[in-house]
Amino acid sequence: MEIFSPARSSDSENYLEIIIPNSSIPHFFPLPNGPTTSLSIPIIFPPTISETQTEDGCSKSNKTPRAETQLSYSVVPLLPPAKSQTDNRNSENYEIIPTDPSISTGPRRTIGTAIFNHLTEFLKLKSSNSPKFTHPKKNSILSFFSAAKDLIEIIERKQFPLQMLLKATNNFSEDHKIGKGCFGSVYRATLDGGQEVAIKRQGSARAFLIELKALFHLNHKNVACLVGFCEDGNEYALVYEYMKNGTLHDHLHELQSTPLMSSWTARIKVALDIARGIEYLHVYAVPQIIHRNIKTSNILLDATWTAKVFDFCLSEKAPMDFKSHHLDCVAGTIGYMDPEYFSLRQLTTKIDVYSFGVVLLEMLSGYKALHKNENGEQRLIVDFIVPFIAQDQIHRVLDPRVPPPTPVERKAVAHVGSLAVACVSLKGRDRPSMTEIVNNLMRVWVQIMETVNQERLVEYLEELQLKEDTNNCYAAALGGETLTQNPHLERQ
Ligand SMILES: Nc1ncnc2c1ncn2[C@@H]1O[C@H](COP(=O)(O)OP(=O)(O)OP(=O)(O)O)[C@@H](O)[C@H]1O
Repeated sequence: MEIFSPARSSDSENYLEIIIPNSSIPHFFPLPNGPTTSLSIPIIFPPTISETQTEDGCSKSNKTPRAETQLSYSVVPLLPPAKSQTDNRNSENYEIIPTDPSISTGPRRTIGTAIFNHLTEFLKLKSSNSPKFTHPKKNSILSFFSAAKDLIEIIERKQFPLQMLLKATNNFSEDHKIGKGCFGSVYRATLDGGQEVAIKRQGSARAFLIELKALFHLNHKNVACLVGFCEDGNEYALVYEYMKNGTLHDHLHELQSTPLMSSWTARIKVALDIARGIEYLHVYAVPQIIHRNIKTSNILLDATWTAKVFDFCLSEKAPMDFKSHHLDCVAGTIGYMDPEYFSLRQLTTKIDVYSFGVVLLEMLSGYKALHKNENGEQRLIVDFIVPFIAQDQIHRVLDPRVPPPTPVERKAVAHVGSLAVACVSLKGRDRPSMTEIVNNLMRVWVQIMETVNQERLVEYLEELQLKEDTNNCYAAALGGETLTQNPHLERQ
């Protein structure tokens, strides 16, 4: 028996065509002419979130399931309506439960189902974006289930028992506590295998699910890595790699002296790391992610001072059609929030570009995004710093804690200043994309490194796996000369 998919029926998405030799058909069936018979059978797929979601993200009844399912499904609100602005999420605010009352739907099933649906959607999107990936439906139903099985195994491997986290944190004791955010506290712990982790104990099931779903498929050196998660009754926790050097906010505003923050070169390298993390979310992640809460306290620094974007509780999947996607409410942090997004409520990647611009201004000037002026009045960094940069006066607002820039750093800092100003343009369309930002910062950084340590420059470019871009980037930075043409940059 051969199985072909998709079928050549009119609704080919939902049917699998099976070609059967007539010799194997029982005699009591009326036999058609020819050596084989073609049968189209409906494929049973679990309903996906997108099928149950309307354009505005609200839950509505399912479109007819793709094919006949053994269970009938209904959509019910997962959580009560949000109270606060930042907590008010209108999307994915539901779970899919079987209407058959004999089937239990505990919280574990809820998370499992939601992740399963999300990952199914991820597979679909990946298939549409990547030429190498063949969608299971286009291949065979078996490969669909084998991919789903792999995903379930990943979910199971990453799911930690509560007992293990309680043991590692001494019952979430104060001694282990290292921080507190809007949705819960963070604890430092060492797991049995010796791995150091930060455990974020989430107070909100919804924030937990949003962050878990966003992080599950992300994998980039400038995005915090999710080690695992725990969901047990009312206990929700996310387990991250522990970042030894804390947050960028601490280094800019809390710590007295820090090696990283006392050099312009180091600051530019951190800026490049952050930009690359956000670019990954916007351009390479599938589905695309809009972080919506980029700020210095959401940037972590690991033991090698590599910066990583974290805290995805406000993140959103980028809509297919930005123009028609209006949010009921906006979320973010004052001082970093894009004013256009605040007024138009449109979800676009330029929201993160604006916030990143504020982070750049903070790194250049050392002022907080929202701070008090000499008269004790609240002032936005954008209102204060941008006019200086616009008038070529950046030297008047550079962070005095950093030694004066060297000649090459001076050019670099001026360039980063102009980039920051472009990022915080009032209109999103006037702001650069994250890829343009990365390319600019890369050029700036290459120019600095070129004067510092050519060996390290080559290593860094290779590390970033930009080999194929390296020549172009280097050529752009040096005005035409490519890496291979430059004998100083040939590897020994
Ligand atoms: N992986 C980690 N490694 C080291 N420290 C961490 C890690 N994750 C979080 N922290 C610490 O815990 C603090 C709280 O983090 P959390 O994400 O809960 O809140 P936040 O981002 O500071 O605030 P908000 O929720 O308002 O955005 C951080 O500021 C940081 O100091």
